[in-house]
This record gives sequence, C-alpha cells and structure tokens, in this order.
Amino acid sequence: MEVSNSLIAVFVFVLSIIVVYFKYSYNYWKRRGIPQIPPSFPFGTMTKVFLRQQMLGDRIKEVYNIMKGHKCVGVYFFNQPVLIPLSRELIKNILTKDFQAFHDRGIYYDEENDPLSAHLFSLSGLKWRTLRNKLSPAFTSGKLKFMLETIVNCGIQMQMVLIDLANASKEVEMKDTMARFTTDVIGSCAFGLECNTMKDPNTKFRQMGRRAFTQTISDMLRIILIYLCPTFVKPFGFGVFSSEVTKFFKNVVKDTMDYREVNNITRKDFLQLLIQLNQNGRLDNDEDSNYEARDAMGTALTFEEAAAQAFIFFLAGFETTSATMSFAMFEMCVNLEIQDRARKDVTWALGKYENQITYECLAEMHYLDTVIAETLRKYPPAPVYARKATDDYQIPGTNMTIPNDSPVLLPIWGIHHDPEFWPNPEKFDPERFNEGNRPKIVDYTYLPFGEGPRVCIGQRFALIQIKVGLSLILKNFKFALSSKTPLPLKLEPKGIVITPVSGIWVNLRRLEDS
Ligand code: HEM
Repeated sequence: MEVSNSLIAVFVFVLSIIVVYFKYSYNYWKRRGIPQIPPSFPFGTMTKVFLRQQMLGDRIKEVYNIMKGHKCVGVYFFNQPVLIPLSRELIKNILTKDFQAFHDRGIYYDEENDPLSAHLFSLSGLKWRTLRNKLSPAFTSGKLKFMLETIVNCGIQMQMVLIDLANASKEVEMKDTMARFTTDVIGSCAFGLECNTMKDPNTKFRQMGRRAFTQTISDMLRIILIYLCPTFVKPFGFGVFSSEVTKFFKNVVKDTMDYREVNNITRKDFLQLLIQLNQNGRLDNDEDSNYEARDAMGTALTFEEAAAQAFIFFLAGFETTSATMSFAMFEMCVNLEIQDRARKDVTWALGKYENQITYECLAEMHYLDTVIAETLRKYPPAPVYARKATDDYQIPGTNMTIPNDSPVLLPIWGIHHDPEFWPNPEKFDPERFNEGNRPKIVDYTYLPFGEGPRVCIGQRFALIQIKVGLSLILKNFKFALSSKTPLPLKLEPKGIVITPVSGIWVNLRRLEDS
C-alpha cells in the first residue's frame, strides 16, 4: 500500500513539474510581443490534430482566419512554439526576399543512421544548396521532354485498364486509380522499374507507397519523439519512415543500379541522371547549360545520396499529383460544362498534333491548364509547409523578432481560401486563371508549389504528368459522380497530403458509346 502511495506521489510530482514547465512554455510568444492562440495542456494549440480528428492544414486555416490582420501568430505543438506568418509581405520575405534567414525546413534527418532521410526536401544549409544545384538540371524542359515517352506509356496502360472497367460498367475509385498511375510514372522515372501497378493494384511498390503515407499509432509516436527530442533519438537510429519502407526503396535503387551497370543499360529516366551524378558528379551532355551548378559540381553523389533523392522524388511526386488529378476529376464531374470544355480543348490540341501527346501538344491545352491551376488552388496537396528561422529575424516595421531556430508554418490552405484574394473561394472556377485574369492574381496568394529558392523542384514534371493523365481520360471517357461518393467530400484528418476520406467514385462511359 505504502509503495503504491509513494508511486502515486512521485507521479503527481513529476506531472506537476511537467504542467508548470508547459505553462511557462505557453507564454513563449507572449513574452516576445507576438500574438498567440491560447494553448491548452498537453497538446498546445493542436489538440484535435494530435487526436487525429482534424487535418493539420485545416487547423492552421482556422488559425489564419481567426488572426488575419496580424503580421503573424504564435501557436504551440505540445509545448513547442511554432510561428505562422499571416501577412503577404512577411510570407514573401520568408520565402524569397529574406530567404537567407529561412533557408531550412527544420525537418529531421539523420545521414548516418537513416541515410534515406537525407534528401533534398529535408537537407539544410550548404548541403541543401549544393544538392539543389546538382539536381536542378534533371528537371529542365530538355530532360522532361526526354521522359515524356515514359510518362505517356504509363498513361496508355491506365487508359487500357479504364477501358476494361468502363466496358464492364464498373464504378471506378479515382483516388486509388490515379495513385496507381502516378506510382507507375514515378516508379518508372525515379526507380527505372515497370511497376505495373495499373494492372496489379497490390504490387509491392504500391503497398510501400501506401504504407509511406499511412501513419500507424507507432509511426505517430515515433514522429512525436523525433519532433520533441531529436538529439535524444538519434543514437537509436529512429527513422522518419518505417524501416520496412526505407529498406525496400534502398534495395530497389541498389538492384536497379547494379543491373544497369552489369548489363550496360541506359534508360530515359531520373535514375539514369542520378547514376550519372553518382559516377561523375555531373550530368552528361547537359544541353540546358544555364544552370548555376557549375561551381557545385566535382563531388559525386554517393549511392546513399542518390537513393535518398529517388526516394523523395517518389514520395513528393506520386501522392501530390494523384490527389490533384482525382480532385480535378471530382470537380469536372460536379461541373459538367467544365468537363465538356476541357474535353474540347484536349481533342482540339490532339487533333493539331495527329493524336500524339507531345510536349508542344500539351502546351496548347490552355483550358486544361486553368482547370489544373484551380484544382491546385482549391485543394493544394501541401496545405502547409515548413521553414525554420536560421537567424534572429526582426519583422520589418515592427518590434517583433522571430528567434533563431523557430519553426515556421506557411498557411497555404488558409490563403487559397481567403475571400479577400479569391472571391467565393469554395466555388470551382477555372476562369480565375484565364489569360485575362492570371496577371491580376495578387502576389503570394497562390502558392501550391511554394516560392523562392526552395520552390518545388518537380513542378514542371508534376504538371506534365497530370496533363498526360487527364488528357487521356478526357479524350476517351465521359465521367459522372457515382452515388458511392459521399457529398460533401470529407477530407482525411490523418492525411499528410489532402485526400478524400471515402475516395472519389465515378462512372466512366467510353466516348464511342456516348
Ligand atoms: C501537384 C504536385 C506537387 C505539388 C503540389 C508539390 C508541392 C511542393 C511544395 C509546396 C514544396 C515545398 C515548396 C517550398 O517550401 O517553397 C515542394 C517541394 C519539393 N517537391 Fe514538390 N510538389 C508536387 C510534385 C512533385 C514532384 C512530381 C516531385 C519530384 C519528381 C517533387 C519533388 C519535390 C522536392 C524534391 C521538393 C523539395 C525541394 C527543396 O527543398 O529544394 N514534387 N513540393
């Protein structure tokens, strides 16, 4: 009895210390004269997010709406202070003008124990800059043209599978179908593999892709530990992703690189470019020579570094693009006149280029561009993204200073739905991006791919992939929402990228039959 009383006393004592410490931490922003949202113990300002009841992007949008008018606001993840910039000038300064004070994301990586975590998205400082310079030439229009054939081949596989489903009058779940298409594209372009996920939805590649984007309770606990005490977890070799996922991707890169070397095979894909960087530290025959990488060359990428980049191209590439394609399909189901107009645009461009999806043909699908742009506004796949202050930063025109090391989260979902910049923001209206309206878009209010030196490196590749997929669907099918799609769409609270909870189900009708 006495032992248990002592244990309870120790527990109460430790808990009281934690509560007092958290309460003190909860004045962090107030002490610095920065407005804050009142936090509560123990989750700070993010209770529903940590209880997996609300998407992070949605919570940050609420904060944006409550505090709009201020330059910035402080929030807390547990007791960790995080800054949300609200004014356009401050957002611009962080992303571009004063980039030197915010060049890192503050994302955990551990080159030694978890080399796959040391990729372009997470790296910091000079390492990031050097790698960015080395990789940028892999995304020039010349290199993308070189990969188009691979993307179109994956699109044709998708088209064939959809034709079979339409012939069998089966309802199709678009989110998963698009994820299988983009898995095939990125699997092929980043890992040099024909994944065949379109034909077999349960390939190991697709399973690992799904696993990477599903957080189990133990993943969540590991991530929280990494977030709260990164120095403590390092010696334990905790990875951001489960070891099953990282082992799989590392082996795929190793096996494919070895196979190509032994059999002297080259292919038109990112992996080939990574192999060149691994062997020579630069790309062969670089016809797009306007890149600033010349100084950064010389040192080759190690195998681990090359594998980490293939891994991030896959992670950053497949879910974001498939989400965009499926939301575009959803909106074109709900707005049939937009679907018809997009189809006319696509068939006109294809007609002009003898039904061949070339780079030039895609560039002429102007209306489809506006549909994709509006999809990325209404459903930005990355509803928030991170930066870290790399110096003390005094906010111009104020007495407020963002302390060195502060995590910063950009409230993209909030900005994209702000009626001041986007009247009637819930309306899906591609006209916002037509030739006449595009120049009127207020700077720093449309940021689906980020901005400044850390802007998405895969932006052009993503847009090509999305256009290839959507143009093949529009050309071949009419589509309508099935009653299996619950309306209004509910978004997954546990998701990293915005995804609909129960998928998007459509009925496809082959155009010859309509
Ligand atoms: C619709 C599709 C996509 C969206 C909406 C998207 C969005 C973003 C955003 C918001 C960022 C952060 C930008 C910033 O912090 O300023 C980012 C970074 C990045 N994205 Fe994408 N992305 C997409 C597709 C892709 C694809 C297809 C790839 C690769 C093939 C890719 C690779 C990357 C990488 C490597 C970074 C890190 C860049 C750096 O830190 O230097 N993304 N992306």
